[in-house]
Amino acid sequence: MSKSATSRPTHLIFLTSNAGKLREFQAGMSNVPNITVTNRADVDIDEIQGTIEEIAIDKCRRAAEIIGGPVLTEDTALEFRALGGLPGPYIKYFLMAIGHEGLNNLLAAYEDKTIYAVCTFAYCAGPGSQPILFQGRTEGKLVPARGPSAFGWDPCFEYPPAGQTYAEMDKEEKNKISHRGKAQEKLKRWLAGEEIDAL
Ligand SMILES: O=c1nc[nH]c2c1ncn2[C@H]1C[C@H](O)[C@@H](COP(=O)(O)OP(=O)(O)OP(=O)(O)O)O1
Ligand SMILES: [Mg+2]
Repeated sequence: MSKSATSRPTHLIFLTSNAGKLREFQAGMSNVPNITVTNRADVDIDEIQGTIEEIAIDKCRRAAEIIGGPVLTEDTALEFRALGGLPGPYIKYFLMAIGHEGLNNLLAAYEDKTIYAVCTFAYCAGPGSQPILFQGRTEGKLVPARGPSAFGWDPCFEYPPAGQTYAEMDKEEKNKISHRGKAQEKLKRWLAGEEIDAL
């Protein structure tokens, strides 16, 4: 189904338990007229294994069934190029298990510290509807933690053009170039009525 076939919502229920995601999303939506956002953090949805897109679609479809209406979800992956893209969508569990230092140790044997942050928003119009995806991707370098530990792996993600980690960057600057900022721009264009065919 083409993305334009779904009518545009004016209210978004963003289902996420992650305060950092919600904060950045709300900041990015603050200048958008006619769209209101509320959060639901009380619904826990198990995430399947698979590709980033399969996980995002499955989670959003089940979220719409549980909520019984339109819903927005988001999945964030962190791909290590030297590891063929892993941990990818499983980064949450790696981060919880081994922390910032452990993530760096994973790449100790490799010269290549290139990583990609990938954000995938999924919007589902209601139970039985096919979710549509909006994705953003930013290349970085995995580094020993620098800056405040306020949000996930931000201290270990260096954005080379700035020479700073996400954690060291001004929040607005991060949003301008981040995986989430880029995905959110696509979502915003779609909400404004544009046709967005590419993921
Ligand atoms: O911009 C970011 N900067 C640093 N860390 C980040 C960022 N965005 C997500 N993260 C972390 C949170 C979690 O450890 C993992 C994604 O896991 P992910 O399943 O997508 O998020 P979650 O379970 O915390 O929230 P949700 O309820 O929306 O599924 O990467
Ligand atoms: Mg999750």
